[in-house]
Amino acid sequence: MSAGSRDEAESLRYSFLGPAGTFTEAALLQVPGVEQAVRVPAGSVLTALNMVEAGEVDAAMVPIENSVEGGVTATLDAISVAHRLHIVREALVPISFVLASAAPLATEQIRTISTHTHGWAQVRRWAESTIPAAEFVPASSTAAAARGLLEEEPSADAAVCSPLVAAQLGLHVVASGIEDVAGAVTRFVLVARPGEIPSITGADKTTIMIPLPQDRAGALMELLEHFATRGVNLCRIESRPTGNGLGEYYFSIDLEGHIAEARVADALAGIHRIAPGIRFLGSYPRADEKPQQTTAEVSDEAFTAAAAWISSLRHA
Ligand SMILES: O=C(O)C(=O)C[C@]1(C(=O)O)C=C[C@@H](O)C=C1
Repeated sequence: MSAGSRDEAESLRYSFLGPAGTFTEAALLQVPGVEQAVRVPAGSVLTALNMVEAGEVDAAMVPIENSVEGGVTATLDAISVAHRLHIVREALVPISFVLASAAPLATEQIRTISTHTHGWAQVRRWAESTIPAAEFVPASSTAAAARGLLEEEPSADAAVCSPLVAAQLGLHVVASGIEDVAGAVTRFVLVARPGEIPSITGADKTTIMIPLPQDRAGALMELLEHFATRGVNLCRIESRPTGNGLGEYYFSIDLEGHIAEARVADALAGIHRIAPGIRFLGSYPRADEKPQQTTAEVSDEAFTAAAAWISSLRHA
């Protein structure tokens, strides 16, 4: 999946967690050439991913991780278990929220507040101290919550959404900068059908899913040792239930590096021997472009020299 020429970009189709004005759309707008592509809003992360699998769109932008609230489980589970899709790109979006209403309202008049569950988790302390009586009404996204205020039968008195969507819809801003932790960031991933892996840049991430071997003492430590001994740094590790029964978990892991690097490939091959169900979910450029730091003993040259030495012993 590439957006090389203008013609190619025009024919590309992207789904995203909609409607227009979500933080996810802001993430999608960071993709080069997306202005010429077709953008298809989806009602949920799952719908956006289903569109990719069904071939209705080329790729989907979905949220995966928030610096305050952690992993977006709908996305982690969908790409790890339910779908056979690969991450081809990531995007980071700074998150700030406003409380908006259709007509000017004082905080004392607000009884119900609608937003996305991840949005609510990031303003909960502010809401509890400022409007303790207000009840949370879940919405499929922050932008859907904002739009819900303008319906004939509004879904709530107010919505927690981005300043941009409040302005676009002409909403009244009751309070701004209401996030509990300033400087929060949400990480989004662009997900496509498996194909060509994005080229190595020297500042890459790889995402994998490992079903934890059952009934094996020290299984997690064994897995982690494969990374440690090859100098592979992990930047996210989360356990999620497989859904198959109590106590059955998989690990969702992001690591620094690209599958084209010998140390990364060697670590994954080592893990495959103890967890054959391991799944590769993509190698892609880091959004922050932070260059990869490695030491000489885990460089590609060191792996090539070691393999050549073994070969020389076998063929002497
Ligand atoms: O509701 C939106 O606007 C989204 O894009 C979803 C989402 C999320 O799933 O975390 C994205 C960023 C914010 O952290 C809150 C909600």
